[in-house]
Amino acid sequence: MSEPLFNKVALIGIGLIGSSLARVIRRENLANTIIVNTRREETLNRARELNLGDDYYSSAAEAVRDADLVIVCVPVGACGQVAAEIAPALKPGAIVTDVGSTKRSVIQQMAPVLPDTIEFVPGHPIAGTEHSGPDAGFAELFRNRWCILTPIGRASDEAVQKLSRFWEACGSRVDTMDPDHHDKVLAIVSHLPHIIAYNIVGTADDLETVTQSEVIKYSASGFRDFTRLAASDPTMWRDICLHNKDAILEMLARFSEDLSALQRAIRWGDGETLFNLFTRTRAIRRSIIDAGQDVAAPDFGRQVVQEKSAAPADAEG
Ligand SMILES: NC(=O)C1=CN([C@@H]2O[C@H](COP(=O)(O)OP(=O)(O)OC[C@H]3O[C@@H](n4cnc5c(N)ncnc54)[C@H](O)[C@@H]3O)[C@@H](O)[C@H]2O)C=CC1
Ligand SMILES: O=C(O)C(=O)Cc1ccc(O)cc1
Repeated sequence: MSEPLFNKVALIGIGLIGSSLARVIRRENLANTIIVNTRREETLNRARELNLGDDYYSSAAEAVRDADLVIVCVPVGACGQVAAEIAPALKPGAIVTDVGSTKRSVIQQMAPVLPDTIEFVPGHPIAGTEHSGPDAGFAELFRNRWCILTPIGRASDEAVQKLSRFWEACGSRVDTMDPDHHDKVLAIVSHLPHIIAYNIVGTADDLETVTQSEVIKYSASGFRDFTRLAASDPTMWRDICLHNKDAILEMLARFSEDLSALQRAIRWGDGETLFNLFTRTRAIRRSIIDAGQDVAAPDFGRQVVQEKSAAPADAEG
């Protein structure tokens, strides 16, 4: 077996993403030692029960001591506080990265606090589910998914390359991107769909004519897909909304305009406009499937991964 990429990896936050990383790091032998940190004793104990790491600390500063790679896996609103806590304890030359769903705000919170000796490379795995906490993670989460790195010119090329190799070893494809561009792209492909889901499920819940039981009873199709997204972690999504405010508001404005046009087409019986739009959007769905990107639903994703890993070409040895 080849040498691990890192000697000591510290995971700050051990929810869905942190615990998925712990599992894949262990499975792929990417580090000699995995350090787990989270604030709450209860979560730390659960991580211990699940045997996610080698050592466990409730202090983030203690957790990062001597670590070569520190991965911050907390809600984006907590990244600045974590950076301030770990800054004095970091080993010079260590790579510090994060997994936050927004990038400009995480950079603004973390970069000024981290010492110049630190290789700071912000990141975002485009892989997740509506579940949270240490029990929710699984080692295959990142397989065949993109991980976007948004280096800001203060890390060496070697550090960026090493982190890319790490994500590739977790099963991901890696892209680098400007942080503001990242925030705009993610606003439309991830943040808006979640906001729309929260809104439609909230509207259905508020409708006096649709009783709770009818919402549940008849939620077999489209509405059900929205309820999955709308079950996502409230703290995480509150933070995303507050920390990618400008890009989300810009996309929401575009969305509202387009929705008004759709509303007008329905009101005036403009079937041609409706048909043309629905034809265009159907082609997008098909191109996503053709590109092999249709693994968003977690259980379906796991099933695909299992089927694939049973195939000889994907065997891990
Ligand atoms: N859930 C998802 O589908 C995805 C999430 N992300 C990003 O990954 C990060 C983590 O998300 P999840 O693992 O899903 O969340 P989670 O809720 O499952 O876990 C969050 C972890 O952070 C800890 N934590 C919370 N507040 C903290 C604070 N103030 N200080 C220190 N620790 C704190 C919690 O105890 C927990 O261990 C977030 O920034 C999120 O935007 C990125 C890709 C996908
Ligand atoms: O569960 C889903 O469908 C997701 O879209 C998961 C997700 C949530 C947040 C991210 O930043 C990336 C992926």
